[in-house]
Amino acid sequence: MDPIQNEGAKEMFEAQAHLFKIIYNYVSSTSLKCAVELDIPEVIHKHGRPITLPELVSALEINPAKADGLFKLMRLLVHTGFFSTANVQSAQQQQEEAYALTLTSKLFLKDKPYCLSPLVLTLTDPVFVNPCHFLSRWFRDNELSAYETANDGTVFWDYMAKNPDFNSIYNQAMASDSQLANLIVKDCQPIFQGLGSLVDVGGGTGSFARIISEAFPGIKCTVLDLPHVVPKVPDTDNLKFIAGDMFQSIPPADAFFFKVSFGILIALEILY
Ligand SMILES: C[S@@+](CC[C@H](N)C(=O)[O-])C[C@H]1O[C@@H](n2cnc3c(N)ncnc32)[C@H](O)[C@@H]1O
Repeated sequence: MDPIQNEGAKEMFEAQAHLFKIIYNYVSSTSLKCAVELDIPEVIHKHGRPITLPELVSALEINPAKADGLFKLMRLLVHTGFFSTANVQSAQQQQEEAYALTLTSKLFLKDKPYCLSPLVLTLTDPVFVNPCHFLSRWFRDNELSAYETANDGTVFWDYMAKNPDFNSIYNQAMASDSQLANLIVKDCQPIFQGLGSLVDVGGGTGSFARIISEAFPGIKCTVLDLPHVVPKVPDTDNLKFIAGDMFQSIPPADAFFFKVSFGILIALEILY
């Protein structure tokens, strides 16, 4: 018996639309990447008020013949909630649609320490996306991650060590993600109270440990990360860096801190 013979045409088309939504999910993230590469959030911000399509075409200095493509990109980014629309009055006193920033696109303004552009550019880079195409092969082989399946057994962190440019933008991405912690660390006093020392294991360039060391000067913070990641900066009274491998040894401390974002954690477990 046909398992869907009792469904109506409406339900069938809804199911197909649902499927297309899943298939084209990558268009949302790659459109976001395009907006970040073109610097659209910053351009709208500098414009000082919602920006019309012709104003945006001119400010971005793109090929004017591609204005319709920009309209479609912006429509998608409004649909996903990255930008919003507002009405502005044109020189001819007519109402025109214009694009404005949302809280999400404000996270990409350049003068903010939490500017998330490196995060988007890193996580949408082929280095990160390519292993996703090898997942089914990874389920059948013996590699530890899909990255290794896709790259003839190369370990992700070894690739990072040999590619300083990508390593640098990846570290900036992690650091920008950590900057948002500034908003909440002071409210977490009970968690840190009484600690004399803390090691941030895999703490990257120390952005999170720096926030903790400034919020709680009584805690001696140590950042442990791989040699190609830890910055060459002098130790301060309560913040120091150690280059090493956490699987070899972790310095003693009252507390150990492991931070990865939830999405990255799932990806790290399988993909990299
Ligand atoms: C997902 S990042 C998280 C960085 C930082 N904790 C944050 O949240 O911004 C994982 C970090 O673990 C580090 N790492 C990976 N393997 C490591 C190892 N064996 N020993 C020490 N650090 C390691 C990487 O270099 C990277 O900085």
